Amino acid sequence: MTVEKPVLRARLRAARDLFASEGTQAITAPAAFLDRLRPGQTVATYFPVGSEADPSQLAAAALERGCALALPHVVDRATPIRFLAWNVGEALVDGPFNLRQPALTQPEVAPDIILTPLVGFDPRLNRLGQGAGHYDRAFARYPDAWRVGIAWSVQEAPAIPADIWDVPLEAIITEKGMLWHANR
Ligand SMILES: Nc1nc2c(c(=O)[nH]1)N(C=O)[C@@H](CNc1ccc(C(=O)N[C@@H](CCC(=O)O)C(=O)O)cc1)CN2
Ligand SMILES: Nc1ncnc2c1ncn2[C@@H]1O[C@H](COP(=O)(O)OP(=O)(O)OP(=O)(O)O)[C@@H](O)[C@H]1O
Repeated sequence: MTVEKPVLRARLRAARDLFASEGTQAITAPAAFLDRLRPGQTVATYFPVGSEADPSQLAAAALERGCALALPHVVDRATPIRFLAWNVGEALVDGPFNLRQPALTQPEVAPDIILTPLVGFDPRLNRLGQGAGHYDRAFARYPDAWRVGIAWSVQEAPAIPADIWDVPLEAIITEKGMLWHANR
């Protein structure tokens, strides 16, 4: 039986909140992730909100290997997100949904790798997000970017229903390691 996205979203947010309340775990950079990083690439990361998994060690590894970082800039649910360049230490401003984001004075950049916050995922690398279509639209705009989902392992569901606009992930990194299909 397929469970609908809104039901799954509520269930997986609750699982994530419980997991995060039980103690601190860290997402560390798997070797297969490090192998993909090249100097000069742009890696879109994010600042976690609430109990979301924290990608900061992945972003730090990218910086060490000569990559540049970008962060999503959010206007509202209806407006597509844009990735803006961000250097460590540069001031962030308050955005919607409790987000901290670069000021609009930062240049827009095209990401080579998109670290994507997940509400949920399944073993086939289908993804469930916040439901605003922000990352769906970003994946459609940057079809060649490497799509890496970041989550806690408890956010796995047996099957996430895929709509026609859903673009599957290419890798998922949790505190337990990296799940991926090594075909690109
Ligand atoms: N840290 C982080 N940054 C991100 C996202 C995200 O999910 N997490 N986004 C992903 O698209 C984009 C922002 N879009 C968002 C769209 C909707 C909601 C939202 O509805 N939030 C809920 C609570 C979320 C929860 O508990 O998981 C809310 O405010 O009620 C959040 C972000 C880009 N930046
Ligand atoms: N390429 C696109 N262009 C315009 N709208 C899109 C596109 N992809 C998705 N959408 C819209 O965005 C919404 C996405 O809803 P969905 O529940 O699939 O989001 P999600 O899986 O939680 O992912 P996201 O993290 O992207 O919000 C839908 O209303 C859909 O019509």
